[in-house]
Amino acid sequence: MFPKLLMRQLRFLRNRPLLNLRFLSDTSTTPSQSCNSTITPNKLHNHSPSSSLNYLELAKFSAIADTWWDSQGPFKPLHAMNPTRLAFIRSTLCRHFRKDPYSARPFEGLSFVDVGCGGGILSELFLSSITISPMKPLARMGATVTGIDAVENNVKIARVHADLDPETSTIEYCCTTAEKLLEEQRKFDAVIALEVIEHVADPAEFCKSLASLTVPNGATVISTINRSIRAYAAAIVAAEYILHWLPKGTHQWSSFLTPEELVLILKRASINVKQMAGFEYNPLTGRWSLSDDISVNFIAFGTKIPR
Ligand SMILES: C[S@@+](CC[C@H](N)C(=O)[O-])C[C@H]1O[C@@H](n2cnc3c(N)ncnc32)[C@H](O)[C@@H]1O
Ligand SMILES: [Mg+2]
Repeated sequence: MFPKLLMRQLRFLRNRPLLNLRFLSDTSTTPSQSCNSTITPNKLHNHSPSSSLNYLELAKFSAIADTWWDSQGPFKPLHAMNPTRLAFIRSTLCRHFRKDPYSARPFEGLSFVDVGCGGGILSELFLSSITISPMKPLARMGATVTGIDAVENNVKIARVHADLDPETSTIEYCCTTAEKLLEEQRKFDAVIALEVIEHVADPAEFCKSLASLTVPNGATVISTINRSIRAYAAAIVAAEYILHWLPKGTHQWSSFLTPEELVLILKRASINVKQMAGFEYNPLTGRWSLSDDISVNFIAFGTKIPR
């Protein structure tokens, strides 16, 4: 199985430039997608010029959209990572925006956009209750949250789920892209794109869009998977082919970025990466925790350089 799998990945690698930093031009001319307009599956096959859209990747997410809130389904790893990635976001953003991390609503007055929000499993956490300790009262984080995703089915699922609770029903969900939001001249205090960059057509262009959506001195948070041998073994061979956590073919090793590459393309997009952390899985507890080891899954926090 492994040699066949390796050959498939290598074939893909041969056909795709690892990271084309020279392709920075955005030829997007299509009208902007408002919250009411959608990028439908049919349109997924018409290559409307929008730099971040990788239509094959979007089709994969569209096919499993109704499983977003099944914590044992294909998005199990994201559900399991949620508390840990939220802890990183909460601590870095509280420090950056000088907010009290112990306050009930630390992000009151701030606007967040969750780019590639999927079914909203992270967006909802910015608004819904967070357990500070298992026995303690729960607090809303207070940010104004916009969740965007290029797959209409994801946004529909996110909307329906958020409407189940008045606390989360205030989230603005739109089927759109970062580039389209830019055309509407939207800006946010914090721009968050978790586990999305490895699924976009042009990572450097995507980072430019994220940076442009961020207010000067605002924050950008990105998580992804390192293009390392360890990541190949853990995130593809183990997660897809042995443990069946993710559908086979979810990830292409060649689409991963190393932390150095991510820092570089963010820097070119005017985002200074200030902090990075790795995610470590404990097979005994089934839990994820933050770690210094960024060789597989990692998350980066940066700030927009004011011009
Ligand atoms: C692995 S999921 C991550 C979902 C969510 N960020 C999370 O971590 O829970 C990647 C999501 O990005 C979306 N996506 C991929 N390319 C996109 C793009 N160019 N613009 C907006 N969304 C995109 C996919 O539809 C999918 O929902
Ligand atoms: Mg991914």
